[in-house]
Amino acid sequence: MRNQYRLDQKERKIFRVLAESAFANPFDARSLQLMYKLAGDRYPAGDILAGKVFARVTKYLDRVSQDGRIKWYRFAGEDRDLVRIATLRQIYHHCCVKFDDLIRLQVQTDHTPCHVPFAGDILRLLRQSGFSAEDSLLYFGFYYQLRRAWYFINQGLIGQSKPMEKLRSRLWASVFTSYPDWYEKTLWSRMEDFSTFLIGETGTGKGTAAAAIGRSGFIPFDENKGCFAESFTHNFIEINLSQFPESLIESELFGHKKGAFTGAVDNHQGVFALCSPHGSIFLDEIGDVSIPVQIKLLKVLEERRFSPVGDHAKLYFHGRVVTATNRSLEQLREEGRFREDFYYRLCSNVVPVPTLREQISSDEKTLSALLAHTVGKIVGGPAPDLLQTVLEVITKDVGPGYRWPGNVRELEQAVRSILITRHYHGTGDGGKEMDSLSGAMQNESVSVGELVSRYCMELYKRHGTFEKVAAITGLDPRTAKKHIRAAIRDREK
Ligand SMILES: Nc1ncnc2c1ncn2[C@@H]1O[C@H](COP(=O)(O)OP(=O)(O)OP(=O)(O)O)[C@@H](O)[C@H]1O
Repeated sequence: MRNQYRLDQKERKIFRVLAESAFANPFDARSLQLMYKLAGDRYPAGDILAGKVFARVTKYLDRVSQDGRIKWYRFAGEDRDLVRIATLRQIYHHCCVKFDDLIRLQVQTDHTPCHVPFAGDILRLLRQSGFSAEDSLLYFGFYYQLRRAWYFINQGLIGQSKPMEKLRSRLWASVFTSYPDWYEKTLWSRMEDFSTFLIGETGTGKGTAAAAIGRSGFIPFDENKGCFAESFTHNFIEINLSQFPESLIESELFGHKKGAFTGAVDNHQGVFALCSPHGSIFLDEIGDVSIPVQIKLLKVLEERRFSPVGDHAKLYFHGRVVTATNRSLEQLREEGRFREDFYYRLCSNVVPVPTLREQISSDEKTLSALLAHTVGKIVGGPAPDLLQTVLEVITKDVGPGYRWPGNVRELEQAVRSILITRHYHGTGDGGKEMDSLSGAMQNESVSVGELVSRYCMELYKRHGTFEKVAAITGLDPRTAKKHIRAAIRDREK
């Protein structure tokens, strides 16, 4: 059998574009340029563009493979890899829609991995195209991973502003690296060593971004069971470190053994033990943890081993770590509250999450897109009339220059407020309110009750949850809620 087929110069040029496009980060401008080049048309978008590219890929591939008779491995040198990538891309196109349906079904199902009815057909196609049984399974896993990453990064985060596109591009690179050829060769199985550090104001979507990374990890396909090894709904665990008192935090992270301390009436599994082998842990508010906890976390990140409190057993952690903070890292480091070694272990991929005002100032459609999403989420489906009303109230009550200090979370509360009161007057100027509080203290004109209520209210406006206010003030969440209610009553008087 002749094994030295070659592409001619013109074909090689096209197949190089194809290979570059197959590996390009879909959120970078270059990716769209390559798609236009392949489609031979600058105007179509979305599915039409993808369809045109598929048609051209099929045409080129049919030509060079003589309608599938000459497989990729019979080409020589660089051409072999180029035809291989084109073959993989063509098969990928066959299963995109099927994977999208599977993802939607899995989101609605419990944590049991869904049966994949089309797996047999696609695996057969891969094997018939010359891929080994092992590689076919691997590529099938990549296809699913690519669709999940697209689904969670593109659809999970609303808004088309430049800062948001940049964030999506960074999230994609956090999942697949910026060297997809290396990802395909080896890195796909070594991503547990790559952590991501999300920084940004409260309510900007750091948790949503972390979930997109966590749910897009590689999950192998189990051919015997006909499903993927685990459900992506199950492989992302988040823990807000500011919610736990120092005495409980280690137990929440690493677990504890029965009798390890007063109140440890049973064995308890911490998040590191709960995280599945292909999963991720999201450590939110990492800037709030104490130095001793930082030391322990650093040890897990470096050695991957940990022991539950009161136990000598050494457990192994396989997953990935995503961290986030809304505090200024520089300030925490300057104040010695964030260890340098801990920082350097986390700093390889620091991803800034843009504020809502940055997004709105770069793209005026972002506000209405996010409002449409939020209104739809609250009322259970698209509601264009209601959206129009909400937009009018926001324009009238807070105006286009409003700073949205609570970001997207505040926007969601604004919609709820408008649905109830027909108004939204913003959260006021937090800085001024704090100044006025300290002025009232200077003048000795404020009672302790009022002081606590106004302070809690201000924190609530910034952070949006009673738990967060409780964590900052050291109050019990119910007490924090009581103070916030008192502040609202006082304001309405
Ligand atoms: N770009 C976005 N598209 C859609 N929803 C978003 C977006 N950004 C944030 N949200 C929504 O805003 C709310 C707050 O987001 P999230 O909890 O991820 O913010 P955060 O930055 O982690 O906040 P914090 O620092 O207070 O923990 C969530 O309901 C989330 O779904």
